[in-house]
Amino acid sequence: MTGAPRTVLVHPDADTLAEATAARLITRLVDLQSAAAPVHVVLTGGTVGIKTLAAVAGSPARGAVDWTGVHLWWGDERFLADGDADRNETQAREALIDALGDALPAANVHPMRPLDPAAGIATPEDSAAAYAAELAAFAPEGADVPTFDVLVLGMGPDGHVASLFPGHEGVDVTGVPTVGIHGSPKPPPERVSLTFESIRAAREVWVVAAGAEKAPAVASALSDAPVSTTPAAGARGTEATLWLVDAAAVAEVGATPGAA
Ligand SMILES: O=C1O[C@H](COP(=O)(O)O)[C@@H](O)[C@H](O)[C@H]1O
Repeated sequence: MTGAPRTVLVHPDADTLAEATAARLITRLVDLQSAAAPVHVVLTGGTVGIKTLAAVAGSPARGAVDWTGVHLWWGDERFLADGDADRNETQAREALIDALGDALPAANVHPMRPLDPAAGIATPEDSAAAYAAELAAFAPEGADVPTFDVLVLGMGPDGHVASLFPGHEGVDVTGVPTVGIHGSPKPPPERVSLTFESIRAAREVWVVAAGAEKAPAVASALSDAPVSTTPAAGARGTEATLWLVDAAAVAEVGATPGAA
C-alpha cells in the first residue's frame, strides 16, 4: 500500500475526540493559510464527523481561519433530495456551515448534487459525473481532483469509509474520481462517493472513529486487512495518515497504537 504511514492518536471518549479533531483542523487551516491559498478540505458525514464540525462552530478559534480561502468538499453523500435531513450536506450545514454565515462564501461550498430529475440529476451516476466536473474545475493541470489538504473520513462498524463498502464494487473502481453507489448495506441504498484514487490523492487523510462497535473494524484496518473486506485499511494520505480515535474504538487493537 502506497501512502504515508499511519499515526494513531487515542482520545478518552467521542466528545473529547471531536473537540480535539476540531482544534487540530482549525490549527491546520491556520498553518496552511500562512503558506498558501486556497485550502481544500474534504468533509465526512457520520457521528464523529458531524460532531467535529459542531465543535469547530463552537470554537472561538474558528475566527482565526480566513474562511474566504477555504473550499469545502465531501467524501461521500447519501443520494437524496436537497435538504433531506439524512444528507451529509444538510447535517454539515446545520453543524457548521450555517454558523459561518458570510465568512464562508457560498461558492466555496461544493456539495454533491442531490436527487433532482428536473435538473438532470436522476441517478447516483448523474451526481457522480457532475461532481467529477466540479472537482476538475479546481484541479491542477493533469489532475482529476483539487489537491485536498485535509480529507476527513468517518468509518462505519463494517469498516466502510466514504461510501466505499466491503464487498461492493465501488471499492475497486479506478480511472474516475467519483462513483455512483447502489445497494449500500447502510441506508440509504443510493449514494455518491469519491473513489480510492481521489482519497489517496489527498495530502492528509484523517480517519475519525469512536465507540466499541467500531473496535473490530479499527483493529482490522490497522492490521492491514484487505481493502475489499475492510475499506478503511486503504485510506492513506500522500503526506500523513492520521487515525483519530477514542479508547473504545482501539480496544481490540493488539499492540499499543502508534505509527503503523
Ligand atoms: O453513512 C455514512 O457513514 C459513515 C460513518 O458514519 P458513523 O455514523 O458510523 O460514524 C460516514 O463516514 C459516511 O460519510 C456516511 O455517509
